[in-house]
Amino acid sequence: MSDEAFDLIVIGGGSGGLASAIRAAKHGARVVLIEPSDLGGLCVNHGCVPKKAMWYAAQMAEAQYIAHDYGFTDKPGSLNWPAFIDRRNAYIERIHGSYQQQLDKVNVTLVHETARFLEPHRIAAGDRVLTAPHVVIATGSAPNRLDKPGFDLGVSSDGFFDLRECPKRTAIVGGGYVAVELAGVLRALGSEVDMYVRDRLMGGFDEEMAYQLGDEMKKHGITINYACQIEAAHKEGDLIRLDCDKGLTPGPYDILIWAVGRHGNTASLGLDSIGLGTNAEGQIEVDDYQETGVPGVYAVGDVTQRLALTPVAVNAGRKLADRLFGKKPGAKMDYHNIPSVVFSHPPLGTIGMSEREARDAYGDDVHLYKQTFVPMQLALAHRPMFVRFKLICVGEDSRIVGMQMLGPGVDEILQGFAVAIKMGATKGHFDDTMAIHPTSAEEMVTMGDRVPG
Ligand SMILES: Cc1cc2nc3c(=O)[nH]c(=O)nc-3n(C[C@H](O)[C@H](O)[C@H](O)COP(=O)(O)OP(=O)(O)OC[C@H]3O[C@@H](n4cnc5c(N)ncnc54)[C@H](O)[C@@H]3O)c2cc1C
Ligand SMILES: NC(=O)c1ccc[n+]([C@@H]2O[C@H](COP(=O)([O-])OP(=O)(O)OC[C@H]3O[C@@H](n4cnc5c(N)ncnc54)[C@H](O)[C@@H]3O)[C@@H](O)[C@H]2O)c1
Repeated sequence: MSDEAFDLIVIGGGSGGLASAIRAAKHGARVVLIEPSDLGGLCVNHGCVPKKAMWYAAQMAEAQYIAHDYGFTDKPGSLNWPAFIDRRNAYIERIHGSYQQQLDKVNVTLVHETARFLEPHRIAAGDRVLTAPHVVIATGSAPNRLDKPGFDLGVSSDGFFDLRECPKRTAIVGGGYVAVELAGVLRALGSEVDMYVRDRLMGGFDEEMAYQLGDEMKKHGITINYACQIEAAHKEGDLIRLDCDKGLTPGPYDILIWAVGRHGNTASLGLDSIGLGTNAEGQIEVDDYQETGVPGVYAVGDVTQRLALTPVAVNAGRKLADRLFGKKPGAKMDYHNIPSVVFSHPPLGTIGMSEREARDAYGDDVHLYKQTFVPMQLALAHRPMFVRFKLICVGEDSRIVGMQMLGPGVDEILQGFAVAIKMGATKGHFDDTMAIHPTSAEEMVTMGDRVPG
């Protein structure tokens, strides 16, 4: 069969690949997208979307208890898990349909195969051979495996999303985004949750906020075992028992979830054949313009060494398409001040630097503002869950270099403040902004004096 020529080949139909393909096609490029599985990749199928659906369900479960405290007479009930999973999956099906329509609208050719490099600009996809002067690798990431006896008795987050009922007892290994988010959801929906954390929760995040998140999670009934390494897992009837490095054998558990990070998904690509290497995490190293070491071959999203977040993959993909086909030769993703929310219970939001990063960069020039309060909605219910805000500022004019927030509602509050911080906001700008009363967010613009020290 003869080679088929395009202007752009995109490998992977997840967040980054779809964004690159659709934007390039809108600029008039002839684009082929290669994706063997469902459109939408990790975010839509096994990441943000099903996770957020489960998080909403967990919020509903908690809201029932709050409503009860307010005087609503219905007793809190439990989730009809299989019915909700069907509803969640139907929603995801609709997203697949919407992506297919978007591709059709701009005439992107979709090939349902696994791609493999033959040459830098010549790709095999099933029995087809595709060529293009530009190739974008957007193959995402895969969950890490640990070399531990009984590892396969556990599941990754993918396995969590396949559950058809709420497990009675859950063990989660890891202390990052996935571990913390799944722990909160499972606990709120009725599982007993034990976490096994090698060092601390949310490494890389502001240490004080991460510590306070741990406190709130414990209040929620989650057991967090710090400095604890799981060495092995064993079958005990239908259940799972663990061996940990402290000589303990915790369990038995209905489910064991490994949430120990992810690595670049490059194994199937045949990168050797084009002389493109990866780092120790299997990720392709790119420069600010998403260029790999091979001319005309680019990479975006989780397969690179950059932040593994959906909006990052999307923005990098669009900027690259604008640069290659949209007459914007300088277009590139700005990797500074990227906001992020951990959908924990309660959620944790961050933008800019942690206190440690700021002190390392600016030394004694750093000063802090903090606020801690019980939000009115929960005060009325006698449920003392705190909201905590922390502003990290530098210099005479108190330029804000970091904003950290923990508590109910911060997942929605952070986005607007992220705009201000991206624009270079100072504490003075916050002080000059009228509060919206009564809200939790108003506490961000009514913070008092600097924290001493
Ligand atoms: C549980 C979980 C929850 C998350 N929640 C959030 C969140 O709330 N917010 C957020 O911003 N981020 C979240 N993330 C991260 C987010 O999902 C990723 O950053 C994002 O999906 C990365 O997009 P991508 O395009 O780089 O890769 P992916 O979406 O993983 O897409 C890669 C695609 O490439 C395909 N592929 C692989 N190999 C080949 C090949 N050889 N040929 C052709 N195709 C191939 C795969 O089938 C896949 O569809 C979450 C991640 C997880 C695990
Ligand atoms: N809300 C969101 O935006 C969201 C949600 C989920 C995931 N994500 C993205 O996906 C990425 C992957 O998430 P993740 O939670 O899989 O990774 P992560 O890097 O956030 O956390 C990995 C955790 O595993 C621990 N770990 C690593 N090796 C270990 C070992 N051998 N034994 C014990 N613990 C070990 C680490 O200490 C860390 O706590 C995140 O970094 C994030 O970028 C984002």
